[in-house]
Amino acid sequence: MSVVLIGGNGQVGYELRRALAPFGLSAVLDRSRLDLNDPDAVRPAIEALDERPKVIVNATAYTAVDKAEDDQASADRVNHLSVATLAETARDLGACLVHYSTDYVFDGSKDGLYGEDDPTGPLGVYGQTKLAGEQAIVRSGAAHLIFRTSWVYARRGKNFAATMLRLAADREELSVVADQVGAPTSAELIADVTAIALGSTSLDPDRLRTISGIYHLVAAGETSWHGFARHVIERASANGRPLKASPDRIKPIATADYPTPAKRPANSRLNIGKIERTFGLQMPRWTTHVDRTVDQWCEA
Ligand SMILES: NC(=O)C1=CN([C@@H]2O[C@H](COP(=O)(O)OP(=O)(O)OC[C@H]3O[C@@H](n4cnc5c(N)ncnc54)[C@H](OP(=O)(O)O)[C@@H]3O)[C@@H](O)[C@H]2O)C=CC1
Ligand SMILES: Cc1cn([C@H]2C[C@H](O)[C@@H](COP(=O)(O)OP(=O)(O)O[C@H]3O[C@@H](C)C(=O)[C@@H](O)[C@H]3O)O2)c(=O)[nH]c1=O
Repeated sequence: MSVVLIGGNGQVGYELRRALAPFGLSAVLDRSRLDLNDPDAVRPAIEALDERPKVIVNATAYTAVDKAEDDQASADRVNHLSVATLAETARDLGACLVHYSTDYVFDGSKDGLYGEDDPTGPLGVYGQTKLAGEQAIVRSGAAHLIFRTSWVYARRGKNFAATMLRLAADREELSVVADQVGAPTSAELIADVTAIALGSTSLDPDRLRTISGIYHLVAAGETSWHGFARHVIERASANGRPLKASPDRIKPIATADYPTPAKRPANSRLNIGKIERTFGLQMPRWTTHVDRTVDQWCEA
């Protein structure tokens, strides 16, 4: 068996090192071994591996949503052009490509939950380049699992929850948008579900091809960025963390009152029916892993 991980130091990548270990993770290619800013470097790096991979898991991405607005070429190389080459390489080797995408492929104008087949319409460069990456994978003909997730946080790494805790330690009041709704999802959950999906196939190429497709992989339930921030602060306060901002000093504001270079979808709610049915899962509520992560931060 040979499973290769590209990007082992991001939020999801770090958790995948753990979750994929039982598959005999044979190599982890970090930026020092493969820089996705250079799409031409992708095929040689994969072909140079000691073992021919059965599964290639790509946990890299250009994730700086606002910065991407002024850095389109780089975001496109990492999120699209290199992913296209990776997918073609996977196809030629008969490997399955596991990849992650985002709620930001949608424009957020739908009333209900977004299904996998709903029309996309990214509002910014990050979402556009991620969508182009998805489309290139599907077009390549490689067996693939594309997991669209949202609002990712982890014990380790840069994320909204960690930012809220840092800000609440410094300021008495925080203002957070309350009219963008979605599901905070932990990198731990994403990595565990990835392992369950792969394990369900015993890494058999035919079975990997049978389950190929796009899946929405998010925690159950929904909240706003404001609800997320408030929950993190409440939990940390309950744990005795000294914070200047108490939960009732987290002010709900409108998107218009927090201008950012990139537009974000108002509705990021993704339907998880397909992933639950296919792999026999019941996703935990978003608060479950948030509580766990905040508790770990407070114990540290
Ligand atoms: N973060 C979020 O809120 C969400 C993320 N996603 C998707 O989930 C996946 C994982 O995201 P997450 O773990 O949060 O991302 P992180 O920002 O935590 O990590 C990104 C990873 O990509 C690597 N990377 C970035 N640029 C390059 C490059 N040019 N060459 C090689 N490696 C590079 C980074 O390497 P290095 O450590 O060297 O910088 C890092 O390992 C991505 O596909 C993302 O689009 C989807 C929805 C929400
Ligand atoms: C820091 C801060 C942000 N906000 C708002 C801005 C924005 O609308 C929202 C989230 O802010 P951030 O910039 O931290 O999050 P953002 O980088 O937009 O997060 C996104 O990252 C990419 C990678 C994804 O794929 C998405 O699923 C999503 O997780 O909160 C406030 O209202 N107050 C604040 O103090």
